[in-house]
Amino acid sequence: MTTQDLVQQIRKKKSFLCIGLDTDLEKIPPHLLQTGDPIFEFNKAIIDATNHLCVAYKPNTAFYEAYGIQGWKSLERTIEYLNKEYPEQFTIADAKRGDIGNTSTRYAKAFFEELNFDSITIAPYMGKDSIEPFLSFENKHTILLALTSNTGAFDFQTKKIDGIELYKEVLQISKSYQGAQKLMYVVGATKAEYLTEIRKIIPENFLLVPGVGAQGGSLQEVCKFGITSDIGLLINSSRGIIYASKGMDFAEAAKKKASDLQGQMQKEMESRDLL
Ligand SMILES: O=C(O)c1cc(=O)[nH]c(=O)n1[C@@H]1O[C@H](COP(=O)(O)O)[C@@H](O)[C@H]1O
Repeated sequence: MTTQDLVQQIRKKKSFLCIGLDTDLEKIPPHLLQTGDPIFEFNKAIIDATNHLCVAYKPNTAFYEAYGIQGWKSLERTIEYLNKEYPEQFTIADAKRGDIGNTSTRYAKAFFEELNFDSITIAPYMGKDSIEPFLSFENKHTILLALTSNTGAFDFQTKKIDGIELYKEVLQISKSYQGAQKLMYVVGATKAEYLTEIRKIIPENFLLVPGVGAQGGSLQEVCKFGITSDIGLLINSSRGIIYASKGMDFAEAAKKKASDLQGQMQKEMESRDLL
């Protein structure tokens, strides 16, 4: 999917919501455990109930890898289902990969070609030759961790080297990489006050913003400092949406939570004349 297609979907749906499919067998409604593939059945029900309210889905691969081959099969079925039934959705493999060049190429093939995700999250610290292999794939996007939502972000990312914070170096240096127009960046919603500085370095790039809901970040603050004329934001919520209920009504409850966030997003766009 191209960035233009994504922007078009955002305007059409009046939403820049990304729903995180962090599917945990211990948290899904117990009645699903009797089905042959509970993870997929859960995801399918959530996707069917919420797709008109969001523009992206982000399965975090840890939740699938934790269940071995069966978990990986559920991930495969989920992305196949999304690509077949809802091809307008932007898909994010939240895998946080990145390695020496030839290994990164294999990761890129696995997620972009074999699974056919639109994008993948990447840890930037092995540098240019670990990231450029991902950028060589047409119409695929690479989402670099810049300033993450967790408290550990302050251990390294905000430390200064020669007077400049490391996360700013990640943003600045990655702009020179071959294929940099396909870069997006992760900035945690809990770090909204940093967005003014971040937008000075990358005024246009899309940001994946996790951390609203369960982690306490504010959608309004993120918009205040981070929204662009083409929106430029994908705001993720995982637990806050998908685990809204543990009962038979779980998909309906997820829809309500997603609808609430979509409504807030529409307000933010309308108040800035962005629709
Ligand atoms: O790359 C991510 O998506 C990510 C980066 C970050 O800084 N913080 C963060 O929470 N995430 C992911 O975003 C999701 C957040 O989930 P909730 O807190 O349940 O909404 C999880 O899948 C995290 O792994």
